[in-house]
Amino acid sequence: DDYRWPSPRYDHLEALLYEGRRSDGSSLSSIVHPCRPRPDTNASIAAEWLRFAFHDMSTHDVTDGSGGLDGSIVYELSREENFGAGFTSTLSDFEVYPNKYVSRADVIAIGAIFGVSTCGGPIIPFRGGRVDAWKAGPSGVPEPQQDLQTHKDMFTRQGFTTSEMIQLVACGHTMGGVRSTFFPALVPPGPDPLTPKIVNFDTTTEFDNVVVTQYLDGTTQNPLVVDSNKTMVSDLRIFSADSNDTMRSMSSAESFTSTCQNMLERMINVVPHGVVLTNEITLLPAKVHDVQLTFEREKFVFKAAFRLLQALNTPVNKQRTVKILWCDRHGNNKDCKGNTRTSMPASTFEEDPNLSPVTQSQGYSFINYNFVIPVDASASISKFWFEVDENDGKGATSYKNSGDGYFVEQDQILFVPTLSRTALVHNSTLERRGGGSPITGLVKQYTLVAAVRDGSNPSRVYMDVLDVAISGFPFPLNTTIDLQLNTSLTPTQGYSFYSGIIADTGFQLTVDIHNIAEDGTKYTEDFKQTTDLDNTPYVAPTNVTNTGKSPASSAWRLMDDLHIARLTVGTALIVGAMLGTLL
Ligand code: HEM
Repeated sequence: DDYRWPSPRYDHLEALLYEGRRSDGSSLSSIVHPCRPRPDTNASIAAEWLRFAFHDMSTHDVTDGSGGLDGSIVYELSREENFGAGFTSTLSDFEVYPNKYVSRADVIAIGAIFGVSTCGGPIIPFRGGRVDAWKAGPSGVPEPQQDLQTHKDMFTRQGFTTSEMIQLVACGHTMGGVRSTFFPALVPPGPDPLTPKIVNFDTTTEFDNVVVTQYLDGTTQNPLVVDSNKTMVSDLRIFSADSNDTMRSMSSAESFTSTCQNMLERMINVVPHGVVLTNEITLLPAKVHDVQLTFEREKFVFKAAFRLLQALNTPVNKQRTVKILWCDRHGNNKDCKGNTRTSMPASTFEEDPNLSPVTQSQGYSFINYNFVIPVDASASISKFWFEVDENDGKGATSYKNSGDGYFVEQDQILFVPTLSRTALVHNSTLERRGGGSPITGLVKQYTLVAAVRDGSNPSRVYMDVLDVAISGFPFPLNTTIDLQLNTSLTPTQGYSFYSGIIADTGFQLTVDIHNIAEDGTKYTEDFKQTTDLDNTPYVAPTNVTNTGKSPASSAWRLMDDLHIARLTVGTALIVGAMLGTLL
């Protein structure tokens, strides 16, 4: 087991998959989950998302390694092979989610996973690390009027055999249907031209084997099978390409589910050659997130959230106590030479069970313990860990990051969201990166503040600024801005304040803030979100107590020593049961 905090890419991919949202709260999963039609068009959102992933992938060429799930589809929507209102809606569903650690193509893959699982399909294992294209790629998505040989050749080019082609099409065409808008020959428009008619591939809206059984027993109304225009019946040609052998082999509910889980996993993992995907992103049973040492209302505070799993439909143990423990970074008590400091949560938050279809179908929800602790800036903090006691007589469990604890990397440069702010400003001089006319009208201007610890005497304080979530994805905002000493903010508790200004038209500006100290050491605050800033909800810090106890001498059973650090999709229930015994 190789997970250790902080693993920022893993942490943010894990959050989007299992919490369904960005770390600032915007929810991707709630658009599609629970399995539902789009309010204005009545189309299946899950089906639109699954089809979007297929079309992005299906330009892949196994021989030269080009194309695949790389997000290039957003530049290819004007092509006939990608026509459809479903695609423009999907594009705007996904627009705000990509960032430094979660690519647009990863969002597309997670969208397919959400769509399948929320409508009753299998959980498709997810790996991240897809790399985005910033321009259109070659065309080559199959269209219904093409003949069988053309389709076989296209799937061969993508890396799939004829039998796998049949499986993929059946797994895709179990949700959603054909619209009158772009296929009026297949689905005649209704009386109201503004409301497209949709004829579904089968009689259920769920992800199930009915598309196969209705095809085999001859009751199917799938337009791509039964249409009188024989040019357009591509599903009929494909499904019967091997005398129905493949269709028969996936007609039971179990075989349909396992075949589709396997084939759709392969589909979302088709990426351009050279792209290396991460290990599978599995659910972390105990997760630390939103860690920030900062100033709030002139107090030096350490904020951290600790997330535990909660089995669905079970109440959280009211007797449970959760504590954070930490060591000083500087001074006599450095590294807990004397006291270990400890504090209780400032707030507790139980998540909605509908948070993510993937987590919900694994039988879990989350509970978060949010800590806000006042820290003496001269002592600061070097590492922290947590202790959970169910108060059931079995003793407490400590969570120490598979080792000595969660280390606070540095305290030489700190983001100070609550002193930072945004304003809408008129700006006619902001050039479009990549050319084009200047952006006119209102843009969001961010004034971002960092605290620099006295003594590091920085030769340079600067931030790498990134926003890849820009409407239509014309270009990423990716630049570097120097921060200057801000004399209007009074130095306090051994820190001085620096600030820098950046204008942005995108949806998710994040910054990496650096302090290059006099001695050349580079200190970094990685991936800071800019959504709340001076509107960050204020939570008062809790009290600190000191315990003389040294962590090593306690009788705690170390969770990590038992090697139960992660749940995998397949073993979730078994490990869940083990956790149950343990806690
Ligand atoms: C030869 C291969 C394929 C052809 C010719 C084809 C063709 C089509 C057509 C014509 C539609 C109707 C679109 C609309 O009216 O909006 C459609 C919908 C759909 N396709 Fe395919 N398809 C193929 C393969 C696949 C594959 C492999 C998948 C996924 C694994 C897939 C997933 C979907 C889904 C989910 C829909 C419903 C979309 C919605 O309801 O908005 N298709 N397909």
